[in-house]
Amino acid sequence: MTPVIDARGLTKRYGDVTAVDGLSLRINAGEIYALLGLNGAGKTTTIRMLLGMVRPSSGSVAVLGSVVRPGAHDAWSRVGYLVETPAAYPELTVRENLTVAARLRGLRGRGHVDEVVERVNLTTYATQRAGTLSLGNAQRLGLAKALLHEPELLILDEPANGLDPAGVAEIRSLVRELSCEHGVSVLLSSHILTEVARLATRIGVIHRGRLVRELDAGNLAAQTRRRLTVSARDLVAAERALLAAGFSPVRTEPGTLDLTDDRAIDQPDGVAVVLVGAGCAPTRLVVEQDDLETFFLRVVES
Ligand SMILES: Nc1ncnc2c1ncn2[C@@H]1O[C@H](COP(=O)(O)OP(=O)(O)OP(=O)(O)O)[C@@H](O)[C@H]1O
Repeated sequence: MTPVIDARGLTKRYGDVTAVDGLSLRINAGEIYALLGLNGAGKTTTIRMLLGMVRPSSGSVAVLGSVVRPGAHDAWSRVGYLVETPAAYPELTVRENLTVAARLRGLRGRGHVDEVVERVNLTTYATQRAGTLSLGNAQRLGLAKALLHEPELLILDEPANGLDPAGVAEIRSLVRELSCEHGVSVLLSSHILTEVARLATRIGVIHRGRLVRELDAGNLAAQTRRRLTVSARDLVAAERALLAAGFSPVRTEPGTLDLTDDRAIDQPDGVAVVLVGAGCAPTRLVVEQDDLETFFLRVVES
């Protein structure tokens, strides 16, 4: 199957700064792929290279089977994109902006514009001038433009930028609907990690311009760390008892021991028995799992 995005060895240098460094990315049809990275990690530069807006220093990109070259438009009628704060004609209303965008794309029919306006929840603002929109609604207008021509592939740079929590949830359900019901493939960048965890089917962690880790969202649980967290009044005695029983406790927060041994995680009752037997019954004993944020920070700091 031809990937919807096939980037190989993408590198972008600005003078001494290497914004993206040998990044290869293969995204298949039907995926919702999330690029996660700290500020300055290289997400926007990567997305701009995928869209042919920035010329790579080296490497190549194919989108929907067509090689991306600045100025070449082979695949763009099948791609919708939203890159950072979207541009709009400030003096025109939301609906007028979309009507102009639809005409520029050779699309006809006001009904379709109204349908997209409704889909991104902008109906109340349809007659408001774009220049007076809040950041969140400007983002919705950008997304509406990206959806006008019913693209097969959506590339969204920080789509939840500026949106309130309800807006973030709306974007999530919209992206999920486009993916599940319309078969649209999606590449998005985000640093709203909980959203990514709920939405993406695959996650790529980008750090200092490199793709440092990829993981399937479905396997997130298996790929993040689990630990048994133990608190006890006499932590020194608890630590001694656990070491004697062959566990490897590590002190973390004050008054807490972490055990990452499978034996401890799978059978916390065994740990409780050891501690009770040593006369230092646990005051707290809980299996905890890294959330994506913890996972992400661990990956980029290692
Ligand atoms: N036009 C440019 N000229 C010089 N340096 C640039 C340019 N564009 C990006 N950079 C640098 O490249 C690096 C990656 O930037 P990029 O905007 O791609 O990161 P990002 O992950 O999208 O960050 P953010 O989340 O803050 O948007 C940064 O160090 C940035 O300062």
